[in-house]
Amino acid sequence: MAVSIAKTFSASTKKLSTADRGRVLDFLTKFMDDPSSPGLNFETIQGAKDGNMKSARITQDLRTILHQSNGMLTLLYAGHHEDAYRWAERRRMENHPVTGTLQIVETAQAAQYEVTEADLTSNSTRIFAGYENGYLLSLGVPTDWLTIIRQIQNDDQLLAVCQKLPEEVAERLVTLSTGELVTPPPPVPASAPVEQSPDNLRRFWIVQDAADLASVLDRPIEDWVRFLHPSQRLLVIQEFNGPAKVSGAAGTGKTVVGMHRARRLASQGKRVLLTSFVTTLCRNIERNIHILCAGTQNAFDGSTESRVTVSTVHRQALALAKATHPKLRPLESDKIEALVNRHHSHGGYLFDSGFLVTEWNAVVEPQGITTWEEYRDAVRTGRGKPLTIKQRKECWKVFARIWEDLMAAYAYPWSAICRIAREAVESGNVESPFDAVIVDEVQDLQPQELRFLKALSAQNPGDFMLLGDSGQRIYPGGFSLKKLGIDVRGRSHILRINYRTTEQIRRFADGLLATTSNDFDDGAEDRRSQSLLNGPRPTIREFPNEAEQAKFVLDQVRLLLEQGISPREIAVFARSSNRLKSIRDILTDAKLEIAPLNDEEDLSEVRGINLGTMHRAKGLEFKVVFVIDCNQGVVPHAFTLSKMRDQGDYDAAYERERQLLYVAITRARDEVFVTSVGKPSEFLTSQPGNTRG
Ligand SMILES: Nc1ncnc2c1ncn2[C@@H]1O[C@H](COP(=O)(O)OP(=O)(O)OP(=O)(O)O)[C@@H](O)[C@H]1O
Repeated sequence: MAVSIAKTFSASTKKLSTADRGRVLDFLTKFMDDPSSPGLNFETIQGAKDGNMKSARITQDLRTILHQSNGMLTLLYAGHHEDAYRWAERRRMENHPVTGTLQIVETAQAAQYEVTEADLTSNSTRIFAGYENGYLLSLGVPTDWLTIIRQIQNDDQLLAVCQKLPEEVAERLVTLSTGELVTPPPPVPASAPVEQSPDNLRRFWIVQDAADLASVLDRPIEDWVRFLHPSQRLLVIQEFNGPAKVSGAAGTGKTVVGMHRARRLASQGKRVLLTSFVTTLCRNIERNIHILCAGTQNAFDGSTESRVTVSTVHRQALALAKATHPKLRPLESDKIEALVNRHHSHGGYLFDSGFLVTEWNAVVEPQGITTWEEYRDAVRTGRGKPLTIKQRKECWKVFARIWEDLMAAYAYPWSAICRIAREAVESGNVESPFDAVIVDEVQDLQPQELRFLKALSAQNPGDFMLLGDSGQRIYPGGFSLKKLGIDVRGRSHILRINYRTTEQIRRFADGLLATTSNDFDDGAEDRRSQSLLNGPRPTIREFPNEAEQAKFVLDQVRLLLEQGISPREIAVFARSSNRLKSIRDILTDAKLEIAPLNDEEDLSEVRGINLGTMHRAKGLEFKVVFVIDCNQGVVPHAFTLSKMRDQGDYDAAYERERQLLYVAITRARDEVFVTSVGKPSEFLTSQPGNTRG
């Protein structure tokens, strides 16, 4: 008999204690040995609406709920006796009469309270009143939910009802509610194998054999490992005939797509580089790749995992550049200011040294410019003040001397290292160690870094994938893929479902940004997304002084710990590390363990409450996040902005500050607290995006 595990089962086991989870897993092992063993004792559930719903006894108190039909056994739920029976009584598993997909449906009656009597009699507009029942059914709405859905009047009701509906139906209704027309999915015959429908594959995981199940027993099943949204799955399996781009707001599963695609390509025997700018993110990805690839083999020589290299762009570039320039070493980033000051007297007298430092950092360094001709012709997009040729010549007098110093010391900026590495690969002096390159957080890369990565994947342009969100750009720079010769036309995809944060946090965070963002090609794209997760609204608090803010954080942390939330699931972020001092002190005095976020730390080893700057937040996630000191003068950071010498630089830096706050807030899965001492940040008081998103 075929066996499948439903996503609801994996969710239910996460709520059990470790000991009970162990008992469930023991049961599963026996079950897998012989699913039809009479010793397992399946019982019909009295009062269940679905006659095929059965329970199996694990211990005196623990039960598993299964569904048995058409030669298939599906594990649906595991829990304590009462919970398990109540869960089963309210649900049925059936093929939808129109779409044919296999749905686990909560009976509409059980959730009727979501739309109250007062709502039913109110005169305000009902979101789905204008749609025919036939159309709603073709979207997969379960028949007994039609009446309730037609009554929904606002987003909060919709979100509450969506918690009860099959995911694909919830997503279609939410999209429909924004005014977009949703095309019904092609129906699948009820007799078709379960895996034939993409909607089934996000709910059910077909266990192939005992070994397959053993891999689940060894470690907890993370949903992202097994259940992909169809749009994610497509990006994982699709064969592209050139570079592909995947964008999407925070938490829409871009990194998950990158990891699954890396595994797939590696299992075909390809050598894959999965890369990003940020060291902490690479460490996280490396750990997750280990989980994802466990036990899987590639087509050639053993483990899939061994074919995936997770590493920062700079690390790879340095290794390859050293092959042709063995003495080369990276230049410390703070050295340029001193070099500009040293050579300022030789030219550039038309400008102050601050302007020249910014010109180097925004134009010369990112574009990898090393000659006068390149600087003369350089595009200076985003710089406010246009320069004449004469003015450029003056600047170049300083830059040329800086280059002489750097070359003499073999100290190269990262852009130059990337350029040398690329030239080594392009000239054939060094062979690319990779067949496929997948780039996460692409928004923070510079042109030379991207050109290097493109060269690495030049043999297989279809295996070059870029994932990112320009709304999360927090480092200076910017690029146009087209101008770098990376043509993603016809291969650009936007992910829309947020899997990380609750809808309440998503709305609040998206309110900080505009609803469109740069598409990495000098155009704009719609970055709206939607979460189907429900939770408390973000807490925004203003305090008269730091001590009261710190006391508030301590009180909240204590409450969270009492609720059983692990300290490592909590993070406190501030604009700069000195702003964290009061929190560090108060938590330490209260004998709570803290863990500073830094590049060296392996987050899986962390036991304490995470403390870090907003920049460190990038790519991470926590159950609860505090963003403190979100005051005027701090966010946006007045000191950083004061260093900007022209309007273009100032505007870009201002937007990065806004995006930094967005990044910090969107690290929260369930709850976020944003606090300020004195007047709150202007980003909190004036939100350009609409809250609906
Ligand atoms: N198909 C899925 N099913 C369940 N969970 C998912 C799925 N896809 C992603 N997630 C979860 O959603 C969260 C966000 O995913 P991910 O980190 O890939 O998003 P992202 O778009 O890269 O986010 P960011 O841009 O903020 O870094 C993670 O906890 C991930 O495990």
